[in-house]
Amino acid sequence: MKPLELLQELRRRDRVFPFIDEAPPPHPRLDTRHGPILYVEGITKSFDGFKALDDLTLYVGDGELRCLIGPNGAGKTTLMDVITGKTQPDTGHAWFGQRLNLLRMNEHDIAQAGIGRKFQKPTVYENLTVHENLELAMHAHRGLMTSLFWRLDGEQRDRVDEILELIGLKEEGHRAAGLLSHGQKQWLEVGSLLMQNPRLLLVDEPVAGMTPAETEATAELLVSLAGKHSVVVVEHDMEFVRSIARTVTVLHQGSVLAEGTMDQVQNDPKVREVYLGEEA
Ligand SMILES: Nc1ncnc2c1ncn2[C@@H]1O[C@H](COP(=O)(O)OP(=O)(O)OP(=O)(O)O)[C@@H](O)[C@H]1O
Repeated sequence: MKPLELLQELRRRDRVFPFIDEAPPPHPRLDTRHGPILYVEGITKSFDGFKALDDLTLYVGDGELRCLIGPNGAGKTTLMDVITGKTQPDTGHAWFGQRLNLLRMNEHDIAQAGIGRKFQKPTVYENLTVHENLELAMHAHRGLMTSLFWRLDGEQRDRVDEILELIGLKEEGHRAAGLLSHGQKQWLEVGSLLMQNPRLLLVDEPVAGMTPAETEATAELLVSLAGKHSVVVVEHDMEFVRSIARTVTVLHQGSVLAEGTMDQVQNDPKVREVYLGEEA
Protein backbone atom coordinates (compact mmCIF):
# COMPACT_ATOMS: atom_id res chain seq x y z
CA MET A 1 0.00 0.00 0.00
CA LYS A 2 1.36 3.48 -0.94
CA PRO A 3 2.07 5.92 1.95
CA LEU A 4 -0.81 8.20 0.91
CA GLU A 5 -3.27 5.30 0.75
CA LEU A 6 -2.02 4.07 4.10
CA LEU A 7 -2.59 7.50 5.65
CA GLN A 8 -6.10 7.68 4.16
CA GLU A 9 -6.88 4.22 5.46
CA LEU A 10 -5.69 5.08 8.98
CA ARG A 11 -7.74 8.27 9.00
CA ARG A 12 -11.03 6.53 8.22
CA ARG A 13 -13.30 7.50 11.04
CA ASP A 14 -15.83 4.74 10.37
CA ARG A 15 -13.15 2.07 10.95
CA VAL A 16 -13.52 1.15 14.58
CA PHE A 17 -12.28 -2.41 14.76
CA PRO A 18 -8.64 -2.83 13.71
CA PHE A 19 -8.74 -6.66 13.60
CA ILE A 20 -10.87 -6.48 10.47
CA ASP A 21 -7.80 -6.34 8.26
CA GLU A 22 -6.14 -9.29 9.95
CA ALA A 23 -6.00 -12.71 8.33
CA PRO A 24 -8.39 -15.20 9.97
CA PRO A 25 -6.82 -17.66 12.42
CA PRO A 26 -6.40 -21.27 11.22
CA HIS A 27 -9.44 -22.61 13.14
CA PRO A 28 -11.94 -19.77 13.11
CA ARG A 29 -14.79 -19.91 15.58
CA LEU A 30 -17.45 -17.36 16.25
CA ASP A 31 -16.00 -14.81 18.63
CA THR A 32 -18.09 -11.89 19.87
CA ARG A 33 -15.88 -10.69 22.71
CA HIS A 34 -15.84 -7.17 21.29
CA GLY A 35 -19.65 -6.98 21.28
CA PRO A 36 -20.78 -7.04 17.66
CA ILE A 37 -21.74 -10.26 15.95
CA LEU A 38 -21.78 -8.66 12.53
CA TYR A 39 -19.29 -6.19 11.15
CA VAL A 40 -19.94 -4.68 7.73
CA GLU A 41 -17.39 -2.06 6.75
CA GLY A 42 -17.04 0.06 3.65
CA ILE A 43 -19.03 -2.33 1.45
CA THR A 44 -19.59 -1.18 -2.11
CA LYS A 45 -21.40 -3.20 -4.77
CA SER A 46 -22.11 -1.91 -8.25
CA PHE A 47 -24.38 -3.41 -10.88
CA ASP A 48 -23.47 -2.09 -14.34
CA GLY A 49 -21.94 1.03 -12.82
CA PHE A 50 -24.90 1.66 -10.46
CA LYS A 51 -23.91 1.53 -6.79
CA ALA A 52 -26.50 -0.60 -4.99
CA LEU A 53 -24.27 -0.41 -1.89
CA ASP A 54 -22.01 2.57 -1.45
CA ASP A 55 -19.32 2.41 1.25
CA LEU A 56 -21.83 0.94 3.69
CA THR A 57 -20.75 0.46 7.30
CA LEU A 58 -22.93 -1.24 9.89
CA TYR A 59 -22.40 -3.16 13.12
CA VAL A 60 -24.94 -5.41 14.82
CA GLY A 61 -24.45 -6.28 18.50
CA ASP A 62 -24.54 -9.85 19.80
CA GLY A 63 -28.10 -10.63 20.87
CA GLU A 64 -29.48 -7.45 19.33
CA LEU A 65 -32.76 -7.06 17.46
CA ARG A 66 -32.04 -4.58 14.69
CA CYS A 67 -34.52 -3.21 12.17
CA LEU A 68 -33.38 -2.19 8.74
CA ILE A 69 -35.62 0.18 6.85
CA GLY A 70 -35.27 2.25 3.71
CA PRO A 71 -37.20 3.12 0.57
CA ASN A 72 -37.38 0.75 -2.40
CA GLY A 73 -33.99 0.28 -3.99
CA ALA A 74 -32.09 1.46 -0.88
CA GLY A 75 -29.90 -1.67 -0.95
CA LYS A 76 -31.44 -3.75 1.84
CA THR A 77 -31.68 -6.98 -0.15
CA THR A 78 -28.24 -6.51 -1.66
CA LEU A 79 -26.83 -6.11 1.86
CA MET A 80 -28.50 -9.38 2.96
CA ASP A 81 -27.09 -11.03 -0.19
CA VAL A 82 -23.58 -9.89 0.72
CA ILE A 83 -23.87 -11.10 4.32
CA THR A 84 -25.12 -14.53 3.24
CA GLY A 85 -22.54 -14.99 0.50
CA LYS A 86 -24.97 -14.75 -2.41
CA THR A 87 -23.31 -11.61 -3.73
CA GLN A 88 -19.62 -10.75 -3.59
CA PRO A 89 -19.05 -7.01 -3.04
CA ASP A 90 -16.54 -4.96 -5.01
CA THR A 91 -14.85 -3.57 -1.91
CA GLY A 92 -15.19 -3.66 1.87
CA HIS A 93 -15.23 -6.16 4.70
CA ALA A 94 -17.90 -8.37 6.26
CA TRP A 95 -17.16 -10.39 9.39
CA PHE A 96 -19.25 -12.70 11.52
CA GLY A 97 -17.89 -12.16 14.99
CA GLN A 98 -14.29 -11.14 14.91
CA ARG A 99 -12.89 -14.32 13.43
CA LEU A 100 -15.05 -15.34 10.48
CA ASN A 101 -14.43 -13.42 7.29
CA LEU A 102 -17.72 -13.78 5.41
CA LEU A 103 -16.20 -12.64 2.14
CA ARG A 104 -13.98 -15.73 2.10
CA MET A 105 -16.86 -18.13 2.74
CA ASN A 106 -19.50 -19.55 0.39
CA GLU A 107 -23.26 -19.53 1.04
CA HIS A 108 -23.26 -23.03 2.49
CA ASP A 109 -20.39 -22.37 4.90
CA ILE A 110 -21.99 -19.12 6.04
CA ALA A 111 -25.24 -20.93 6.81
CA GLN A 112 -23.30 -23.67 8.62
CA ALA A 113 -21.43 -21.04 10.62
CA GLY A 114 -24.76 -19.82 12.03
CA ILE A 115 -26.35 -17.20 9.78
CA GLY A 116 -29.94 -18.10 8.86
CA ARG A 117 -31.98 -16.18 6.32
CA LYS A 118 -35.73 -16.08 5.99
CA PHE A 119 -36.99 -14.81 2.67
CA GLN A 120 -40.27 -12.95 2.34
CA LYS A 121 -42.17 -15.81 0.73
CA PRO A 122 -42.56 -18.78 3.07
CA THR A 123 -41.04 -21.97 1.71
CA VAL A 124 -42.33 -24.90 3.74
CA TYR A 125 -42.95 -28.48 2.64
CA GLU A 126 -46.71 -28.24 2.21
CA ASN A 127 -47.35 -32.01 2.09
CA LEU A 128 -45.43 -32.73 5.28
CA THR A 129 -46.75 -32.04 8.74
CA VAL A 130 -45.53 -29.11 10.80
CA HIS A 131 -43.59 -31.56 12.97
CA GLU A 132 -41.97 -33.21 9.95
CA ASN A 133 -40.96 -29.82 8.58
CA LEU A 134 -39.07 -29.10 11.79
CA GLU A 135 -37.50 -32.58 11.85
CA LEU A 136 -36.32 -32.10 8.31
CA ALA A 137 -34.80 -28.75 9.17
CA MET A 138 -32.86 -30.37 11.98
CA HIS A 139 -31.31 -32.85 9.57
CA ALA A 140 -31.21 -30.63 6.50
CA HIS A 141 -27.59 -31.57 5.84
CA ARG A 142 -28.58 -35.27 5.50
CA GLY A 143 -30.82 -34.82 2.47
CA LEU A 144 -34.60 -35.19 2.19
CA MET A 145 -35.04 -38.98 2.16
CA THR A 146 -32.52 -39.74 4.91
CA SER A 147 -33.99 -36.97 7.05
CA LEU A 148 -37.51 -38.30 6.72
CA PHE A 149 -36.51 -41.75 7.92
CA TRP A 150 -34.14 -40.53 10.59
CA ARG A 151 -35.39 -41.35 14.07
CA LEU A 152 -35.21 -38.52 16.56
CA ASP A 153 -33.66 -39.17 19.94
CA GLY A 154 -35.31 -37.84 23.10
CA GLU A 155 -33.30 -34.64 23.14
CA GLN A 156 -34.17 -33.90 19.53
CA ARG A 157 -37.87 -34.54 20.17
CA ASP A 158 -37.69 -32.08 23.06
CA ARG A 159 -36.06 -29.55 20.77
CA VAL A 160 -38.87 -29.90 18.19
CA ASP A 161 -41.46 -29.47 20.96
CA GLU A 162 -39.64 -26.43 22.32
CA ILE A 163 -39.63 -24.78 18.88
CA LEU A 164 -43.30 -25.70 18.27
CA GLU A 165 -44.16 -23.94 21.51
CA LEU A 166 -42.00 -20.93 20.69
CA ILE A 167 -43.57 -20.39 17.25
CA GLY A 168 -47.09 -20.92 18.60
CA LEU A 169 -47.80 -24.08 16.59
CA LYS A 170 -47.92 -26.65 19.37
CA GLU A 171 -51.49 -27.58 18.52
CA GLU A 172 -50.72 -27.79 14.80
CA GLY A 173 -47.81 -30.26 14.96
CA HIS A 174 -49.65 -33.03 13.08
CA ARG A 175 -51.35 -30.85 10.50
CA ALA A 176 -50.05 -30.66 6.95
CA ALA A 177 -48.09 -27.44 6.57
CA GLY A 178 -50.11 -26.67 3.44
CA LEU A 179 -53.22 -26.21 5.61
CA LEU A 180 -51.65 -23.49 7.75
CA SER A 181 -52.54 -19.82 7.37
CA HIS A 182 -50.01 -17.52 5.71
CA GLY A 183 -48.85 -16.24 9.10
CA GLN A 184 -48.46 -19.74 10.52
CA LYS A 185 -46.37 -20.75 7.51
CA GLN A 186 -44.09 -17.80 8.18
CA TRP A 187 -43.66 -18.90 11.81
CA LEU A 188 -42.98 -22.46 10.70
CA GLU A 189 -40.24 -21.20 8.47
CA VAL A 190 -38.75 -19.20 11.32
CA GLY A 191 -39.00 -22.39 13.40
CA SER A 192 -37.21 -24.38 10.69
CA LEU A 193 -34.37 -21.87 10.76
CA LEU A 194 -34.25 -22.06 14.55
CA MET A 195 -33.83 -25.85 14.39
CA GLN A 196 -30.32 -25.17 13.10
CA ASN A 197 -29.72 -22.88 16.06
CA PRO A 198 -28.40 -19.86 14.15
CA ARG A 199 -26.62 -17.10 16.03
CA LEU A 200 -27.77 -14.48 13.52
CA LEU A 201 -31.17 -14.49 11.81
CA LEU A 202 -31.89 -12.28 8.82
CA VAL A 203 -35.62 -11.87 8.33
CA ASP A 204 -37.06 -10.24 5.22
CA GLU A 205 -40.46 -8.53 5.53
CA PRO A 206 -41.89 -10.99 8.07
CA VAL A 207 -45.34 -9.43 8.39
CA ALA A 208 -46.18 -8.73 4.74
CA GLY A 209 -49.68 -10.12 4.11
CA MET A 210 -50.36 -10.96 7.78
CA THR A 211 -53.52 -10.20 9.74
CA PRO A 212 -53.16 -7.72 12.66
CA ALA A 213 -53.28 -10.61 15.17
CA GLU A 214 -50.60 -12.52 13.27
CA THR A 215 -48.50 -9.36 13.06
CA GLU A 216 -48.71 -8.93 16.82
CA ALA A 217 -47.74 -12.55 17.45
CA THR A 218 -44.80 -12.18 15.05
CA ALA A 219 -43.61 -9.12 16.97
CA GLU A 220 -43.68 -11.15 20.18
CA LEU A 221 -41.83 -14.03 18.54
CA LEU A 222 -39.03 -11.85 17.16
CA VAL A 223 -38.64 -9.94 20.42
CA SER A 224 -38.44 -13.24 22.30
CA LEU A 225 -35.63 -14.47 20.02
CA ALA A 226 -33.37 -11.50 20.73
CA GLY A 227 -30.77 -12.12 23.39
CA LYS A 228 -30.26 -15.75 22.52
CA HIS A 229 -30.03 -14.93 18.83
CA SER A 230 -29.19 -11.73 17.02
CA VAL A 231 -31.94 -10.74 14.62
CA VAL A 232 -31.92 -8.32 11.69
CA VAL A 233 -35.39 -7.54 10.38
CA VAL A 234 -35.96 -5.82 7.04
CA GLU A 235 -39.43 -4.35 7.05
CA HIS A 236 -41.51 -1.64 5.35
CA ASP A 237 -44.34 -1.67 7.91
CA MET A 238 -43.38 1.23 10.19
CA GLU A 239 -45.95 0.46 12.84
CA PHE A 240 -44.52 -3.03 13.15
CA VAL A 241 -40.96 -1.70 13.26
CA ARG A 242 -41.97 0.69 16.02
CA SER A 243 -43.47 -2.20 17.99
CA ILE A 244 -40.27 -4.27 18.01
CA ALA A 245 -37.37 -1.95 17.36
CA ARG A 246 -34.67 -0.95 19.77
CA THR A 247 -32.27 0.37 17.14
CA VAL A 248 -33.32 1.20 13.61
CA THR A 249 -30.90 1.64 10.71
CA VAL A 250 -32.15 3.62 7.73
CA LEU A 251 -30.56 2.83 4.38
CA HIS A 252 -30.73 5.17 1.45
CA GLN A 253 -28.91 4.90 -1.88
CA GLY A 254 -26.73 2.10 -0.57
CA SER A 255 -25.46 3.86 2.58
CA VAL A 256 -26.58 4.32 6.16
CA LEU A 257 -28.60 7.54 6.29
CA ALA A 258 -29.46 7.43 9.99
CA GLU A 259 -29.38 5.10 12.98
CA GLY A 260 -31.02 5.33 16.39
CA THR A 261 -34.30 4.72 18.13
CA MET A 262 -37.49 4.84 16.09
CA ASP A 263 -38.21 8.32 17.45
CA GLN A 264 -34.75 9.54 16.61
CA VAL A 265 -34.83 8.33 13.03
CA GLN A 266 -38.42 9.47 12.42
CA ASN A 267 -37.52 12.96 13.58
CA ASP A 268 -34.30 13.06 11.59
CA PRO A 269 -34.69 15.70 8.84
CA LYS A 270 -32.66 13.60 6.38
CA VAL A 271 -34.99 10.64 6.92
CA ARG A 272 -38.10 12.79 6.62
CA GLU A 273 -36.84 14.20 3.37
CA VAL A 274 -36.21 10.75 1.90
CA TYR A 275 -39.53 9.28 3.05
CA LEU A 276 -41.83 12.24 2.83
CA GLY A 277 -40.06 14.51 0.38
CA GLU A 278 -39.88 17.17 3.07
CA GLU A 279 -37.24 19.89 2.95
CA ALA A 280 -34.42 19.19 5.43
N1 LIG B 1 -28.63 -8.24 -9.82
C1 LIG B 1 -28.85 -6.95 -10.02
N2 LIG B 1 -28.60 -6.39 -11.23
C2 LIG B 1 -28.81 -5.08 -11.44
N3 LIG B 1 -29.27 -4.22 -10.50
C3 LIG B 1 -29.54 -4.72 -9.29
C4 LIG B 1 -29.36 -6.10 -8.98
N4 LIG B 1 -29.71 -6.29 -7.68
C5 LIG B 1 -30.11 -5.09 -7.20
N5 LIG B 1 -30.01 -4.15 -8.17
C6 LIG B 1 -30.33 -2.75 -8.01
O1 LIG B 1 -29.71 -2.28 -6.83
C7 LIG B 1 -30.57 -1.37 -6.14
C8 LIG B 1 -30.79 -1.85 -4.73
O2 LIG B 1 -31.65 -2.98 -4.77
P1 LIG B 1 -32.11 -3.77 -3.49
O3 LIG B 1 -33.00 -4.88 -3.99
O4 LIG B 1 -30.94 -4.16 -2.69
O5 LIG B 1 -32.97 -2.68 -2.73
P2 LIG B 1 -34.01 -2.89 -1.53
O6 LIG B 1 -33.70 -1.83 -0.52
O7 LIG B 1 -33.99 -4.30 -1.07
O8 LIG B 1 -35.40 -2.55 -2.23
P3 LIG B 1 -36.88 -3.14 -1.91
O9 LIG B 1 -37.31 -2.50 -0.63
O10 LIG B 1 -37.67 -2.66 -3.07
O11 LIG B 1 -36.77 -4.63 -1.85
C9 LIG B 1 -31.86 -1.27 -6.96
O12 LIG B 1 -31.80 -0.11 -7.77
C10 LIG B 1 -31.83 -2.52 -7.81
O13 LIG B 1 -32.47 -2.32 -9.05
